[in-house]
Amino acid sequence: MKFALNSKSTKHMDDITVNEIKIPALVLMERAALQTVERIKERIDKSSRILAVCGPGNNGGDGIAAGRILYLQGYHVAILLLFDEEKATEQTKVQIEIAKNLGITFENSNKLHEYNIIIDAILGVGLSRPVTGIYENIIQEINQTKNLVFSVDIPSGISADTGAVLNMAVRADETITFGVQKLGLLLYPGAEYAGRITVADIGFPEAAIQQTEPDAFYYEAEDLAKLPIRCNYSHKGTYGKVLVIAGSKGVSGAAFLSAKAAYRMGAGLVKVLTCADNREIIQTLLPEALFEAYDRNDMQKSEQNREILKALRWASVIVIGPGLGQSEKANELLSIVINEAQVPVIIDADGLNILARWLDKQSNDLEKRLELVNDLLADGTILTPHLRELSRILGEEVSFITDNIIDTAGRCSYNSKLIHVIKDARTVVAHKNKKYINISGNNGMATGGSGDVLTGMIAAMIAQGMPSFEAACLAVYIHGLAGDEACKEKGPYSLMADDIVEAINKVLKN
Ligand SMILES: NC(=O)C1=CN([C@@H]2O[C@H](COP(=O)(O)OP(=O)(O)OC[C@H]3O[C@@H](n4cnc5c(N)ncnc54)[C@H](O)[C@@H]3O)[C@@H](O)[C@H]2O)[C@@H](O)CC1
Ligand SMILES: Nc1ncnc2c1ncn2[C@@H]1O[C@H](COP(=O)(O)OP(=O)(O)O)[C@@H](O)[C@H]1O
Ligand SMILES: [K+]
Repeated sequence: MKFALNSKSTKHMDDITVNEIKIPALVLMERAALQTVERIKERIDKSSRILAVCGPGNNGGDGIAAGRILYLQGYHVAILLLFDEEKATEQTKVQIEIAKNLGITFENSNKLHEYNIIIDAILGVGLSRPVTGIYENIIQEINQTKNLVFSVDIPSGISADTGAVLNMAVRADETITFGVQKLGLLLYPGAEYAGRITVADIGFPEAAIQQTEPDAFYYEAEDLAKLPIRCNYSHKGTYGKVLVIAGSKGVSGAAFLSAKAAYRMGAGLVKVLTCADNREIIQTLLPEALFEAYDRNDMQKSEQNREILKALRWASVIVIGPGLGQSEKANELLSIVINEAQVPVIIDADGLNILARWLDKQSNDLEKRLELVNDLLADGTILTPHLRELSRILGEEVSFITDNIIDTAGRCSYNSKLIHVIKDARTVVAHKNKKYINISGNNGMATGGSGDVLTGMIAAMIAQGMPSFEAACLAVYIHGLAGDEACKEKGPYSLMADDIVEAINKVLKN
């Protein structure tokens, strides 16, 4: 597990390091520059012509120092300052003076075409407003050249808080970020602008890191060790019972994908509760699943409801929504689950759309709607909306969420007992003040049914005994890894949801 910070927290960590622990800012700057140089040297040679393009803040100071180190090692380096020297920070002024004393060339106009390597040290985490004027122009020019671009700390113009482009941003080949990962490098579009990212250790002391509350965390391969253990002395009951309430007339795929994914993820038993018409297809495609119909015409309504209740009591975790439709029956099923379930519930797809319609009848106000959902659902209920579904729940435009997905996740979860899995190219899972950002997966997964697969996978993790929030984070991570495995084989164009299910084993067996 690794942590990520926004700009405010990064400054807080810097402050403790410099002002309380008293490590001089110039020492940190030197180490940041050395790390930047290490990365750059992996991709250049002595014939390279390097231009460090620098802003007035400490980001610019890092760039000047990196340029100076390369110059002293015999590389061809020049520095372009985009500001009036008086306006530089104290540390950056020192860097300018050193570079001048050494006789390094300072360019006084843009001659980007005379260079093939750019060090982008224009703006770092101190970016506070949209990029305009000469900054905008030079960034545009950098992006138009074919030069290899190394961004210092973060591509200039990317918000460290949201990953948004603040009007104009550098498209880097590599980004060397210091100490701790930044939210803006994990979230799109920042993640794409950054190119390959290295988190470089520049000696922030553990004490400073400990005193800084992380804004989010993310998983890497080592976190697969969090998978629930399977012991030899066990049976199918040991690994839990997943009830998938999904599908409707003419819609069976979602139920199939969800149920199969739950089995591939290790659930002991999976039961599909769907419309009677789906019996043959589900039993043919997935004979391992138990089957139950929610609309049998050989039963009175009360008898049918008793059967549904029996299924709820049988389950150790319940999925409701994929392909369920928004019929009267679907509404009724969701009410029964909300009122009667005594185990964790995952609400997805049409389950969420139905919830949104209930909310529409009660309030247009975002906070009120969040309060209503929170009151309606049991502690620890998991909601797995994609952006459109979340926009319906919140009663806001999709752009309201995409402008600041972390902030929205925070608003949804801060005062809530629910777990929100906000699905996107970088899915965010939020519970209370904890936020997970997922970095696995690829654009081949933007295909019908991949969300249904995820729902089944989360259910299987809960069925095997994981707490709901941890189960959701780990399932989201593995879902992306399985998508990456599937993509290796099928490629991003041809990848289909079932390929993700079929690749789960490649992630889990190692
Ligand atoms: N303080 C520390 O301990 C360390 C800081 N480091 C570097 O310092 C950076 C942060 O430095 P600063 O806080 O000085 O901030 P930056 O260097 O990121 O930029 C801040 C400057 O840019 C201006 N600015 C902000 N948005 C602008 C816009 N849209 N257009 C034009 N000007 C704009 C601000 O007014 C300010 O003058 C980090 O990203 C990192 O590169 C590193 O040296 C490592 C240690
Ligand atoms: N570009 C992408 N990169 C990574 N993951 C993606 C991308 N596009 C979609 N996904 C993942 O695929 C799933 C899509 O879910 P959803 O939209 O609910 O699909 P469906 O409703 O068709 O099942 C989510 O888990 C999402 O995170
Ligand atoms: K930068």
